[in-house]
Amino acid sequence: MSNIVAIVGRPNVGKSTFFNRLIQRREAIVDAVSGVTRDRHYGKSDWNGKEFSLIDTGGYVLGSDDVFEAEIDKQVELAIDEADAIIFMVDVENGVTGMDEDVANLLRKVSKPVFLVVNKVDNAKRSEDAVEFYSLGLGEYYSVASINGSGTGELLDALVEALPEKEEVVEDELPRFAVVGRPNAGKSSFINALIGEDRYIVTDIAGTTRDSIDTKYNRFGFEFNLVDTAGIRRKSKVKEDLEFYSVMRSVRAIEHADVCLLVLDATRGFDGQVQNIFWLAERNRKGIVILVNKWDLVEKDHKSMKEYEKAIKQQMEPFVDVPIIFISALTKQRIFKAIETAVEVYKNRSKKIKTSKLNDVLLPIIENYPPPAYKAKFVKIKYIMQLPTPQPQFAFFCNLPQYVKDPYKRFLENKLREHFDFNGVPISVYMRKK
Ligand SMILES: Nc1nc2c(ncn2[C@@H]2O[C@H](COP(=O)(O)OP(=O)(O)OP(=O)(O)O)[C@@H](O)[C@H]2O)c(=O)[nH]1
Ligand SMILES: Nc1nc2c(ncn2[C@@H]2O[C@H](COP(=O)(O)OP(=O)(O)OP(=O)(O)O)[C@@H](O)[C@H]2O)c(=O)[nH]1
Repeated sequence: MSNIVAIVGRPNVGKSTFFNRLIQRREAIVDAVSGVTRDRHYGKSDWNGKEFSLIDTGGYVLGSDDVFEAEIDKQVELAIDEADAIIFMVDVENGVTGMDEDVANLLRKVSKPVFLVVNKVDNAKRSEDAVEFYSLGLGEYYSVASINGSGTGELLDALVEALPEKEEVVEDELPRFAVVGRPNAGKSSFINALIGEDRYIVTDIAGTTRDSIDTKYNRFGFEFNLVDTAGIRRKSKVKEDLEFYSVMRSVRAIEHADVCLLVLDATRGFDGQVQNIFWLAERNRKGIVILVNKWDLVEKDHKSMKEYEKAIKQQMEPFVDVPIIFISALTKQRIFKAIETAVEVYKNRSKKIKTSKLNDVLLPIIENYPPPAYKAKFVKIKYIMQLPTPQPQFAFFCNLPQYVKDPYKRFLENKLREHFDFNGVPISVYMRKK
């Protein structure tokens, strides 16, 4: 489980430029298989061997041209509550603005590490201008130019140094299931239905789930830990259905889980916010089960389920090999099935396939349908191995790994899925030099 670093600041100071610089290299690797980049405001980065999650809060402010101060204040307050460290970005081109001062006022009281970062310091003159940011009362600042990366090394040294050590949580061997989804999707109702006691307060007001992480359950003959979307000390001020908020709380739970039970409200569908959480889980290489909740509210005939499923899968491309279960937390319909499926996905995710078996199955397929020649060179895949990682990763050893492009990797992934059950599990395919 890694630390969460939030970038806050008013629009146009260069938050996304900075964000992209930090996650670029890594994302390129992570997304090599799926070939897609999704949520551009959440990513992982590492520095000096320390990994952290980076969130560009600006990306979650709507209509960022004329952002309302109140909106930014809310983002900052949430960042203060949820992040482990905060990067407060300002812009030397514009100098200190009123909005900067407001944000600084909020941040001065914070006990978590706060880094004041003056961006767009591209030349010596600007370097001198930057001193005016001392007036924000946040002490020392870091001068950077996100556009070319200058100054970021020094900042990152200090940042990772200040991040709290996350001791790896004691892993009993039990599967960890996280129940995630938008506010009001029915997460608490689902958990209540599951455990059959009112440990959780369920109300109509969004965001009322109480704190709880890793609670052990033994239900339906399975033992598992439920990871709830914890860290929620919701302030009464922040009542709105903020996407940033649900992303924040999802990040924690997802990183802490093996399998994510993504609960969505059938009457609202697989909308943008649900998709962001979905890709969050996929990018973290977690197992996923989609629970279409409140199915009792949907008028249906014999094809409804199939049609609904098809509509969701269109949004999940190319990662469509994911179970979708239609449930009602209210009537308890199929809630057992939901847990049973999560257990299956957990097993799929921890599955190890013997090298001999992999090669017996895949080499003949590759023989029949080899990677396309590239620059008149032929790629020869010699053998395949599953790597000893917690989630499925496969190395294909060959003479010219750099010549194998994404479409062919996707083909290999599909063949893996066809022959070995990886339902609900993101898998990684790497080409390696033999
Ligand atoms: N000169 C200079 N310009 C920069 C630098 N970093 C970013 N910019 C420019 O500043 C502008 C705003 O950058 P963004 O990264 O979009 O800013 P943002 O804070 O993410 O803005 P929102 O998405 O509106 O919140 C762009 O035109 C960038 O090219 C820098 O180091 N130097
Ligand atoms: N009809 C129907 N209503 C449901 C179902 N599941 C939940 N609800 C209702 O939906 C509302 C929200 O449910 P919660 O369980 O509080 O949702 P949540 O996802 O935990 O919400 P947050 O705490 O905001 O994250 C409540 O009024 C529930 O009674 C269902 O299966 N059918």
